[in-house]
Amino acid sequence: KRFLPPSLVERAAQGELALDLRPEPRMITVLFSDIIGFTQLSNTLRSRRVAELLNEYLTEMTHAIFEHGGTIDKFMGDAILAIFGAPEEISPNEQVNRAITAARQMYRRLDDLNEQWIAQGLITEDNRVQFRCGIHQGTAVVGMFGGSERTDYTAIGPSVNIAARIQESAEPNSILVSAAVADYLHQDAITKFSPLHLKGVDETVLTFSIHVEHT
Ligand SMILES: C[C@]12CC[C@@H]3c4cc(O)c(O)cc4CC[C@H]3[C@@H]1CC[C@@H]2O
Ligand SMILES: [Ca+2]
Ligand SMILES: [Mg+2]
Ligand SMILES: [Mg+2]
Repeated sequence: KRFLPPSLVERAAQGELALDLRPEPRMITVLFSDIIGFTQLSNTLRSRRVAELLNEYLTEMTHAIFEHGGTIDKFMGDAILAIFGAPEEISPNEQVNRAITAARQMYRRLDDLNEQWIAQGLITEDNRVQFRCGIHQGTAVVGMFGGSERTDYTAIGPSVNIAARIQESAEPNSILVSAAVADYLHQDAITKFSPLHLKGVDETVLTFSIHVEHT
């Protein structure tokens, strides 16, 4: 169960809680992050070095998500789909707090990676790897899907697409959230962003940008 935070796996092993991974409708908070320009960066490096860079990045991002109790559904190249609120039951408010804190931590860790990669001469100061993150809260069917030969823990539903599409609309190095998420945040932590007409989403989505401290 490598998609679960080790802390949760430990608690289940201790019998502290039972993990029910059967698919069921859940209220979850979906975090979708992606790198801008990873493909361009890949074209400047030998393929082995690209793999090393991607692994360094995904390792750091995994730490940040697991530290805050997130479940990692999948990596899609440099894109990451994480879920807060399943399989562990977490209140919607706490899901948002954990997702935002994880996103901030991901951003800080990428800052450190950029410094490291600049020092190694892999990238220059003016072509740092940039981050975008979309966060949405909504219902989805979450659990183990597949059959006896192969299963995958994932979330099925429009909420996943909405989070990914919000990410696509985010400014570089920013965290963009839907109104459903912003409702749990202090007004001074967010700035209204433009209403979005997202591909595959009928209604207009109101979005808010999270203030991120820049280095
Ligand atoms: C989550 C998703 C796969 C990643 C797709 C994506 C990837 C990416 O790198 C982006 O920048 C944007 C998107 C938007 C649609 C996403 C798809 C909707 C259902 C499917 O499971
Ligand atoms: Ca998965
Ligand atoms: Mg993308
Ligand atoms: Mg990408």
